[in-house]
Amino acid sequence: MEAFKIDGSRKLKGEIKVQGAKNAVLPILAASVLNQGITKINNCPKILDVESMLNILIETGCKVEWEEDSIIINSKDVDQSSIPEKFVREMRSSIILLGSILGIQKKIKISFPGGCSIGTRPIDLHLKSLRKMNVFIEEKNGFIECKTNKIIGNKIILDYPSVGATENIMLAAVLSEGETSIYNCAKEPEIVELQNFLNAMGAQVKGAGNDIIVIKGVNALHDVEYTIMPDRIVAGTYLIAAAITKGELYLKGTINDHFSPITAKLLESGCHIKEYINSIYVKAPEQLKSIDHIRTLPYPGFPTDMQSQFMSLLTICEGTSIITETVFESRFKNVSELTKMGADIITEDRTAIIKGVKKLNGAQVSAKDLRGGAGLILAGLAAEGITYVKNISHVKRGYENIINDFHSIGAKIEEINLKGD
Ligand SMILES: CC(=O)N[C@H]1[C@@H](OP(=O)(O)OP(=O)(O)OC[C@H]2O[C@@H](n3ccc(=O)[nH]c3=O)[C@H](O)[C@@H]2O)O[C@H](CO)[C@@H](O)[C@@H]1O
Ligand SMILES: C=C(OP(=O)(O)O)C(=O)O
Repeated sequence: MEAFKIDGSRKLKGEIKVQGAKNAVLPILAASVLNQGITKINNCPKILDVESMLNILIETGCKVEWEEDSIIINSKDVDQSSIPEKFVREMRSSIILLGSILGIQKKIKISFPGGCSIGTRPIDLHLKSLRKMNVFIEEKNGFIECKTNKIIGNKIILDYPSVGATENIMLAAVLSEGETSIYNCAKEPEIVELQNFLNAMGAQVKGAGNDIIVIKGVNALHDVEYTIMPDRIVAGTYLIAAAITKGELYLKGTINDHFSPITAKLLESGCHIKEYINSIYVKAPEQLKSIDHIRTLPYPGFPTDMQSQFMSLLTICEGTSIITETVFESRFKNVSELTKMGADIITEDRTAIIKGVKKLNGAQVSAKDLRGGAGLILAGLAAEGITYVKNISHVKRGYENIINDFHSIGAKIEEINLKGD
């Protein structure tokens, strides 16, 4: 089994450039079918989820080509509307194809993405919204079949500001008849990025980043070239790598406003932070302080995708910290693993109480999901002795170069084949 071996307890120091954002590029790749032409996407991270999305695009009839860190997609010949189940199982966010494939093919057959380790992740809000846009949907035998003679714009009020539902509605509305307004939409930077991308190929979308998004349907879109923004969650993960090892790090190519809840919590823990335009510097104190309460929320609240990484950090902060996970109901899977490393954590429903310990010890632990895996790597970097993190394919879904990046700032980390598992 592939695993990361980490020889921990080394102060990390240096600089890293942040990769392109996974959660921005995935909906943009899905959207690339809408122009039925050429899309060039720059700063595209080479991660497993991108690979899976490209495999799906190829199945639908796209031609796809890498040119260094750019990806060129030719969607002139897209003619398939049935998405193979194995790809949908590989990557939950393949559900974002609902809106874009419907937009050009007027139909799609796709399997339910299935529950995953962070929660059940239903898609009721996606389906309810598309039904309001004149899409007929049948759910049978684990598959969703959608059909429409034309997508018609409507007023949609989301019960919860779901990122994926907001994206699917935007994608379905771009080539629709009339106007769609999404109330209580998600406000994440990735939604703004999707709006910018769609407008760059001729769409008429406004309001992203605020409470209401309005999309005016257009007849056709054109070729486009677009550069993906930096990944705010990778940036946050790397800042914690510096903090947890009592090191210092200069991160380049960041948009600091995108992760201000993260810097706010690092400041609370006693880190010294200096923000520049498109870069940020963090230096950790010798003893980190506990953080009163982290409560995950939709943007601009504290991101759930940073919860596991902070949990690792809090295990060695002096005092007691509390985390409440409000977004996903099952995102505390790291607790048992961190406990193996000497952490003192108890959970009650959606709240974790973390009592800081003097140090973590290396152990054999297992990643249960993407950010959980990142959290365990961080714990391994801080721990005394050797940590083996198993199931690292989760981590490769979202981190392009985590081994080389941590290596370059002084970590002793390598990928190995762990025998006996
Ligand atoms: C590829 C991508 O961008 N993934 C991100 C996206 O996931 P994703 O788009 O799946 O997250 P959502 O915002 O949709 O989900 C948030 C909450 O709403 C619930 N829900 C969602 C849709 C629905 O129809 N019904 C429903 O009940 C979910 O179960 C969850 O509890 O936003 C999450 C929340 O910031 C992030 O953690 C993920 O990294
Ligand atoms: C939960 C995540 O991603 P996904 O929605 O692709 O599972 C994540 O990026 O942390």
